[in-house]
Amino acid sequence: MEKVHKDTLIGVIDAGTRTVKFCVFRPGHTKEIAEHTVDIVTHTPQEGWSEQDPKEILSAVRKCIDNVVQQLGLEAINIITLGITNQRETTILWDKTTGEPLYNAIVWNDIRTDSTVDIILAKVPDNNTNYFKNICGLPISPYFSAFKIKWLMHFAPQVKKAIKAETCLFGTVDTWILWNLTGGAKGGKHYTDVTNASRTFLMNIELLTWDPLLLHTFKIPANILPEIKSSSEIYGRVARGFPLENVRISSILGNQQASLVGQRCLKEGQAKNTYRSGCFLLYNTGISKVQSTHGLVTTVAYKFGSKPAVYALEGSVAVAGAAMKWLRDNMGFMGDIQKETESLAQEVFNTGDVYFVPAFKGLYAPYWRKDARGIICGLTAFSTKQHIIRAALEAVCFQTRDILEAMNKDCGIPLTKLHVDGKMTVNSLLMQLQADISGMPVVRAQSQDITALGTAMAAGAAEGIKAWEIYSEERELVPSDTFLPTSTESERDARYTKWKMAVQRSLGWALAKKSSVMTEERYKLLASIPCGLYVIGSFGLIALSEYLSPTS
Ligand SMILES: Nc1ncnc2c1ncn2[C@@H]1O[C@H](COP(=O)(O)OP(=O)(O)O)[C@@H](O)[C@H]1O
Ligand SMILES: O=P(O)(O)OC[C@H](O)CO
Repeated sequence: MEKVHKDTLIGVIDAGTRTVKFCVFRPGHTKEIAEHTVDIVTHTPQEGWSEQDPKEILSAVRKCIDNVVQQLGLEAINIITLGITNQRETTILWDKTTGEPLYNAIVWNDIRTDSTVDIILAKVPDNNTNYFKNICGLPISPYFSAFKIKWLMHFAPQVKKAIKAETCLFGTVDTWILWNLTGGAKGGKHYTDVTNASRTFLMNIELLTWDPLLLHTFKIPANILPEIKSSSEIYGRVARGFPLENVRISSILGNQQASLVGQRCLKEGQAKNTYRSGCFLLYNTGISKVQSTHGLVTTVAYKFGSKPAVYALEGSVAVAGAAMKWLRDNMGFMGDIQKETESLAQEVFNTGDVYFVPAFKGLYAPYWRKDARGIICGLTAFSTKQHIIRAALEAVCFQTRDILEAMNKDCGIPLTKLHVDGKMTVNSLLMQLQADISGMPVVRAQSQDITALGTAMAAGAAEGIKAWEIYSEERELVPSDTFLPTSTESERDARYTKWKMAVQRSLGWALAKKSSVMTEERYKLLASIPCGLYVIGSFGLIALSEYLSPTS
C-alpha cells in the first residue's frame, strides 16, 4: 500500500436525483468525516415530465461545499482533490458564451420523449427496440439522453438558435458541474467520463467514442458533445470564485457505477444492487461486453486512466424508493418515510395478497415497456394502507428478482448472494423481504455512502493514492451484515408467479385512449356553466366531456 500523508483528504460531489451532497473522506477509511446535503426541487410541468433547474444544482453544490469547508475549519486545506458522481442520463443544454441553461434539465425518468422514441422506432426495421444495442448497448427508450436532446432540438426554439450559432453545449450533470467548476464561459472543461457517456445512447460501447451513425440518426451535431475521458484522471482545477479554488478534479463516475466501485465489485462476476429513488443492479463482466438477450443493458462500469475499460450488465428499475415518496406525498399514507415505512409495513403480517406494480412512467429492465402504468391489484375490503406500503416494498424486491432472473440467463452463472447499498437499505424489513423473495443471502453494506466512497477511491487512484487497495478485489473490506432467506422455494415461486400476473396487467395501459373522467379542471369548468344548461341530458354531458378530454 502506498504511503499517504495522514492529513490528506478527498472531497466528493454526489449530485443525485433528489439531493446534492458534498462529503469528505480520509484515504483508507470507508466513512466520510464530514458531509452536507441539500434537497433539489423536481418540477412536473405536465404529467410524466420531470425537470430540474441546472442553476439550482450548481448553487446546491456551492452551498454543500461551503458548509463542509466550514465544518472542517483549517483542516479543509487538506482536501487535495475532488470527485464527481451524478444521476445519469439527465440532460442539460446551455450556451457556452453566457453559461446560461437553454432549458431546464430533463431528468432521466421524464417520459415526454415517448413520441420521439416512436419517431426513431419508425426508422428501424421491424420497429426493433434493440436495433442499436450492438452499437451502444442500450434499448430504444425515453430513459436515455439522446431522446431528450432530440426533443429539445425540436421543441425549444432557444436550443435551435444556439445550435445554429454553434454556441450550444450538451452535458449530463457531471459535465455541467465540471464545466462550471473549472471556469464556465471562461475556459471551463467540457468533458464527461465513459460511464456517463455510455448512458447517452450516442457512444459506441466498443470504441468509447461518439458514434457517427447514432449522431446521424438523431441529427445531433458533434460540436455540442463533451470530450469523453476515463473515470479517473485529472480533468482540471476548480476556478476562482468557487470554494476550494485550485483543487484538482480527478474522478467522474455515474452514481450506479460509482457504487459498484465503492462495493469493490472489481472482479468479473461480482454484482451490487443500489436502492435509492430507482434501483440499479450492476454485474461486472470484466473487459468483455456481454450483450443481454433478456432485457438488460450493456454499460461501461469504469475505466481508470489508461487501463482498459471494464463493462457491466445493468438492470435498471425506475421506481424503488420513489414509490415510498408517492405513498407519502400523493396518498398521505405517512409523514416521514425513514421513520414510518418500516414500522407501518411491520404492522401487517403480509400484503394480504395485494401487489403493487409502480410503473408510473412505464417499466424499465427487463421489460422496457413505456406503455405500462402503475397498478395496485388484489385489493379487498380488508386491505389497509399498511398492506399497500408493504406491497410497495415487495415491489422493489420483485423487480430486483426480475433483474436477477434475466442476469442469470444472460451470464449462465447465478449469483449466490446479493450485495446491496443505498439509502433504502436502512429498512431491515425490505432487506429480509428481498432475501425471502430472491432466495439468496442479502449482504448489506454498513456504510450508506458507498456511491461517494467509490468516487473518492477513483479520485484517489488518479492522484496515486491507493490507500483503499482499489485493485485488491477484496470485497470483505466493506463492512456489512447479512439477511438470510426464510422462505421455501415453492412459496417464493408461487408469489413470484403472482407478481408476473400483476406486471402483465400493468402493460399496454398507456396505449389505451385516456378515458374522459371528471378531472378537477373539467369539474370546475362544468360547475361554471350556467344552471339552465345542467338540464342537458346525459348525452349532452358525454359530448361536452369528450370535447374537454385532454386527448381530444
Ligand atoms: N427507511 C426507508 N424505507 C423505505 N424507503 C426509504 C427509506 N428511507 C429512504 N427511502 C427512500 O429511498 C430513496 C432515497 O433516495 P436518495 O438516496 O435520497 O436520493 P436519490 O436516489 O434520489 O439520489 C427515497 O426515494 C426514499 O423514498
Ligand atoms: O440519483 P439516483 O440514485 O436516483 O440514480 C439515478 C440513476 O443514475 C439514473 O440512471
